[in-house]
Parts: sequence; structure tokens; C-alpha cells
Amino acid sequence: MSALFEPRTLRSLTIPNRVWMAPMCQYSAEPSGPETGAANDWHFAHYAARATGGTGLILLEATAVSPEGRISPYDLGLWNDTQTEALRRITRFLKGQRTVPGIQLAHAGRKASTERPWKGGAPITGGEHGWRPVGPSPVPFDEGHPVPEELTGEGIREIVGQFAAAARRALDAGFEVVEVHGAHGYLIGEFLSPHSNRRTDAYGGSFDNRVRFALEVVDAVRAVWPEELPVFFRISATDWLEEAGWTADDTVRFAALLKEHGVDLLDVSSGGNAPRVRIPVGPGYQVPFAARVRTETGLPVAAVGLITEAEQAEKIVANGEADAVLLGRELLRNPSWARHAARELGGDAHVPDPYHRSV
Ligand SMILES: Cc1cc2nc3c(=O)[nH]c(=O)nc-3n(C[C@H](O)[C@H](O)[C@H](O)COP(=O)(O)O)c2cc1C
Repeated sequence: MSALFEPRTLRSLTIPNRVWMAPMCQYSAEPSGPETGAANDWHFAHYAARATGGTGLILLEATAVSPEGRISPYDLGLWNDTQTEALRRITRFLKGQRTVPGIQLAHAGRKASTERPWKGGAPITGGEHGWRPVGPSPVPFDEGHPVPEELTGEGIREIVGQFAAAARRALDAGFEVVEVHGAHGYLIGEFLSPHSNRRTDAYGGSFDNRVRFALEVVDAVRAVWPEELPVFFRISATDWLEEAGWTADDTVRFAALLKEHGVDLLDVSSGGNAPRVRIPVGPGYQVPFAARVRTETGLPVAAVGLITEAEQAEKIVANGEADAVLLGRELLRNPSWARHAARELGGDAHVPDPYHRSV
């Protein structure tokens, strides 16, 4: 019996297996005009393929809560009715395959307004599609990046409201899981880390002050999200900095707070808040961070990062290191990874498997 293909229930939602798709930006929406930030045929085909591949839960890519919160002008957004309607088509299809539709809500903070990765990913500082990013402090991400505008208290409250509004729209569009993007050096992660948060008001300085914005977002999202459906939070477990960064100890302490605030699962990633840091990348290199949170806080976790093999994924779940695995690039390579793994492990991928046709 495969642990990877056991269903997992969070609140009242049952997810058919533990092979989940990590949020991955497609940078494929219109950058301007009436369809700005709206999912299109590309997004439909992309997510539909991973659903027919037997993936238990699909977390749609970082979806911006405001135009200024987009990483690139080509990101998905969820601040208007056109965007809400466009997503409905995807959630309907996913549910038809018994794949749970989830969405990651994000604000890119000081890392907003950049070129798409395959165009170099450089900051766009002006012109038709560029804008000035905001952040907790006027500290640029890296050389060549603009100095972000320091958010005022009013600006912070406005963004908290935008997260709540986007969560309401996500529910309306048919999503059953919402994930708050607190990782990778985007706005929420910028507030968490002393590396990027140099504020001296109630949102900076002490640990309690630096987590305040994240908890306000979580509270606002939880308040509009139904009791019976789960809320996830994605964290960078560490900045991978020697000093003055967010650490794995901070993550464990914060996870306990997130649990009290109604978060149902921590999605444990790492890095992204400081450029050019050395990260010991290798198979499953972030799994120990997830396992530690699960052991020390009892909060369910998902592990992510170079999980590519069926046996490897099976062990992570069977050993209790994580409640589920999130696959990123491997699902870009092979949309039917879950179906193939089910066959290998003797599990049920809950979708038809035409590959089994005899020839
Ligand atoms: C093309 C691409 C886009 C990504 N976009 C996002 C994103 O929108 N939100 C996020 O939290 N992580 C994003 N990530 C990180 C992935 O979710 C994942 O954590 C990372 O790729 C490591 O997992 P993997 O080794 O299975 O690919 C992205 C990664 C890739 C490759």
C-alpha cells in the first residue's frame, strides 16, 4: 500500500493523493488591456494536463493581489471580475478530474516589475509596463534593482485588504485551497526577514513586529475563507544567510503562530530574499526543514525542492517527514508524473490511465 496515494483530509476537504503541484509562474498573461492578468488558453492547457496526469492538488502560480504586486507584467492577477471569470474555467475542469484546485496569492514587493525569466529577469524601471515597487524598507533587492518605496501604515492596511479581496474572488472562482505566498523574498517574506525589514515601527525590529504583517494577511484571508476549507502558507525556511537573516528556528517559532491563526498546512521552501547566496541544492534538500516543523509544532507540512523520483516521494510521506510532496519542475517535464508513480508504487492515481492500453 502506497502512502503517497493515500488521500489526505484537511478540515473538510479530502485531497485524493499526496502528489501536489508546486506553484509556478507561467508569465503568460496579457501585460495590459482588458485581459491584463487573466488566465488564458495557455493556463488552461497547462493546468488541465497536470490534472489529467493524476495530480492530487494543483496550486496555481503566484497570482497578484494588485497590479503593483505582479513579479512581471505577465503574471496572473486576481483583482477584477474578468480575472475571476477566467479562472473559473480552470477550477471547473480540475474538479471534474477530482484534482483539488488551489491558488497562491502573492505580492511581489521590492521584487516586482521585472522582465520574464527567459528575457533575463531584470528590473523594468520605466516605460509602458514598468512601475516602482514597494517594500518594508527602502532597501533594494540587489545592485541594479530600484529602491522600493517604503510602505506606510495605510499602505500596509491597503495590501492586507487586497489579499482578503483576492481570497474572496478565489473562492468565487471555485478554488478549494488558498495559499498565502510568504516565501522567496516577496513582500510578506521581506517583512519577516531582518535582512530586508529595517523598520522601526510596529512592523519592524523584534520577531513579533516582523511577523505582524504576515499574520494580519493570514487573519484577513482566514476571515473570508470558509471554515471547512484549508488555508496554506508558503515560507522560506531560511534566507541561507550567515547573519541577520530569517532562520530555521524562526520558521519553527512562526509555524506555531500560524497554526494558532488558522493556517492548516505550511509549504516549506527556502531562499530568495538575498541575491548570490550559496544554497546546498541537492535531492530533497529542503525536506529536513519541513520535517522539523511537523515534528516540533504538529502543523501539517508539504515538502518541496528536487523531489523527482517515486520512491523518494513515497519515503518522505511514509516516514512522516511531510504530509505531501509538491513537485515543480518535474511536473513541467512530465505532466503525468502522478499516474506513472501510481503504477510504480501500486497506488491509485484516481484518473483513467490510457498508457495501460495494450498494443
Ligand atoms: C518556472 C517556475 C516558476 C515558479 N514560480 C513560483 C511561484 O509562482 N510561486 C512560488 O512560491 N514558487 C515558484 N517557483 C518555485 C517552485 O514552486 C518550487 O518551489 C521550486 O521549483 C523547487 O521545486 P522543484 O525542484 O520540484 O522544481 C517556481 C519555479 C519554477 C521552476
